[in-house]
Amino acid sequence: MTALASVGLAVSLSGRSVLAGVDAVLRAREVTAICGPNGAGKSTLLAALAGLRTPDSGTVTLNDQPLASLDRDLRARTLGYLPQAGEIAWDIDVATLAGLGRLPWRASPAENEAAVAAALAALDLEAFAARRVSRLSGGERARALLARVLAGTPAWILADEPLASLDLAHAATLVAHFRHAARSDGIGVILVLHDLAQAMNHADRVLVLDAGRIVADGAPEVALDEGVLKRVWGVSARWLGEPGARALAVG
Ligand SMILES: Nc1ncnc2c1ncn2[C@@H]1O[C@H](COP(=O)(O)OP(=O)(O)OP(=O)(O)O)[C@@H](O)[C@H]1O
Repeated sequence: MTALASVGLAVSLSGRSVLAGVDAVLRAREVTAICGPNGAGKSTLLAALAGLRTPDSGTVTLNDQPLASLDRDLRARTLGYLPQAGEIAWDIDVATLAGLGRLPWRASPAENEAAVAAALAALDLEAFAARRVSRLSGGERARALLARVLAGTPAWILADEPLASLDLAHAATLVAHFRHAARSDGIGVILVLHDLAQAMNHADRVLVLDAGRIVADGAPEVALDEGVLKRVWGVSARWLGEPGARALAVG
């Protein structure tokens, strides 16, 4: 089994405990959603799983190997990370931005072009390939940043709120892409999601974080049941509709 795992992961930021003893085994071929209230530690956990946050204690392993012991290029090829705040330092065009995802591969120009083209197609960005990023809308820029991740053809996709600024159609296309990547290509997909209905309908598994700890972990219908919504988010809410097409009625 291909697995990305954290064991006893503890992270403090500016002297405050943000994650405390997080044990989680994330599996390839699944879409795992990480959910929880603001400040619960979701982004910190995702960054730690991507090897970008050094824990105070505990380890993150990829197929039982500590991430810290892996070659940097191998790690960059394997773990594709999309941060929450999509800053782009240079005013480059979309194809060049996506091409940055190819750097760890040191592959031929033809291979790089094919991977970039596939990423742009997956995100409906072909028409924007030559457009500079300063001339994109917020949602187009978010898709361009994700194209950089997909162009790297990672074995794991770790994306922090990838649907946040997308319109309905692009969000649905992207969710379908993630599900296909998991099912057909064996990729491990880990998404931080605030939209609990997206998590409920499209994730195979949901981890709920609250105050730096995992408080629910399982199939969406279990991990996001109404008792958890009440305890963790403090809201009275009901799931409507059928599994796979649930909507949340709050109040
Ligand atoms: N650089 C920092 N220094 C100190 N505390 C920080 C720092 N960055 C984040 N935190 C705190 O760590 C906690 C977890 O932050 P994190 O960004 O992981 O939460 P989150 O669950 O992703 O939140 P959100 O849903 O608001 O994006 C929060 O309480 C936050 O205030």
